[in-house]
Amino acid sequence: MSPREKRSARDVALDALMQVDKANAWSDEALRRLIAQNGLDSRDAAFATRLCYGVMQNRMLLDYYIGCWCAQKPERLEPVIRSILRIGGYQILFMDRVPHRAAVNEAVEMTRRHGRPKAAGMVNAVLRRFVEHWMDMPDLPKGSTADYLSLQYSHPKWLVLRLLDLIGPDETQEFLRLDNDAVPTCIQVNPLKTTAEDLERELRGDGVTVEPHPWLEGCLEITGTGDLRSLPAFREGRFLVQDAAARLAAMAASAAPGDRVLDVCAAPGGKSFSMAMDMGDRGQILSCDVHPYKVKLIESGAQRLGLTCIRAAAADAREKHAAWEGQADVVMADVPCSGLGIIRKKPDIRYKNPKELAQLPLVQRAILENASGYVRPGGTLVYSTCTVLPEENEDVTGDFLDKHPEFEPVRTAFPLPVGPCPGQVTLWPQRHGTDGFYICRMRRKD
Ligand SMILES: C[S@@+](CC[C@H](N)C(=O)[O-])C[C@H]1O[C@@H](n2cnc3c(N)ncnc32)[C@H](O)[C@@H]1O
Repeated sequence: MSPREKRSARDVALDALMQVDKANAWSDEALRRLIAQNGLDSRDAAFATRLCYGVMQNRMLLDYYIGCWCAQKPERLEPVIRSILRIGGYQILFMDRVPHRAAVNEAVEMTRRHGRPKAAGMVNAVLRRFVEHWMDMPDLPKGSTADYLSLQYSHPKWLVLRLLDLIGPDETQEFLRLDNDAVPTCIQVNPLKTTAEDLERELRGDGVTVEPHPWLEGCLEITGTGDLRSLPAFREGRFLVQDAAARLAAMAASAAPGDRVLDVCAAPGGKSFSMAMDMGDRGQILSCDVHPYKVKLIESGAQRLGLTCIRAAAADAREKHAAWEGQADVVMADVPCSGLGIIRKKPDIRYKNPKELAQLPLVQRAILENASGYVRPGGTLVYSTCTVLPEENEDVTGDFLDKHPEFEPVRTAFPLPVGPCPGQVTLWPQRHGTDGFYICRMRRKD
């Protein structure tokens, strides 16, 4: 296919999936780039996104069915053919509104357009089996609970085993199911520019489906936005995209007007922005990130939201800055983590190599250790992650508190259904309707 030819939504989904397969790209970033490059309208962009995310969310299950009807094992198929089969199979099994005939024919055409005319017959034959059997797909192999859940919800077995160990079979199944479900986008109203009522009215007027967040004041849940960044309310900074869990982490910091705040792992800036709003944009927030290119993200976000109390800088949170010692009223350490709590937003995270994740606690411990030195006596230290694994969460803060008697956990009264927590809390999608998240609030004794 010539690079100048305009791509359809299915072609864009295929290109994005190929970039994930071949170049280890993140599907959301690849999609965003390709949708813009190909000028897809909002309907086609939504279709391409659904196809790409849907395949990522159901990849293991789709491959199992492809393997039932294809002479070659899916992992031995040419990547482009495998992705075309996955896209076709996903539409047949999961998308009510796509006629089966269209799913098959488009897949066959795509195979030809990608210069693989000889494979077109095989693609046609395999997808026709999907169509014949879509109401009674082959049974999944008999195996352990972990084997079954892993295949049914397309999560690697190591992760399913960890979840089973942490929360038992019923909650694990619900957690996995929710990872593959559509989630409304949670937004925080920017009180410096509007009110929840006015923003709700404005968004409705722009065709967005909007509801107040069921339990978090100052937040709304929106769906049907298309590209959210094209909304005037977004462009003019009247809201911030922020999951309820992330908002709670910012609330735990209890930043007040006039405070000096240090956010040591700040990009793209969500928690800094949320704290700045709590401070009425009065005081100072220094928002740092190790990657210099991410500093611009913080700056442009603050500018969009009209927040002037934020200054962004590149800094490694493991390295000591003598000038900051004991200076901050609040230190936020929202550390890099495995991200297993946000698979429902970034489906590819489930396929990360667990060996790479094993290194994270070392970094997290080093950041917490160093960042704690910046808290003034009586000041607040918040440690948070978007994961649910104890080795990145309570094991890190527990060891830190054992080693640092000058810090103590602080009880926090979060709104229900989270409720009061004795210093730390793990949030779960199946319990709280939030991302999976961990928050620990500590105080440096006077
Ligand atoms: C979980 S994200 C932070 C999200 C951010 N707090 C927000 O609310 O938008 C973790 C961030 O830590 C940064 N990071 C990773 N290692 C770091 C280090 N050694 N020092 C500072 N930042 C680091 C990553 O670049 C990433 O942007």
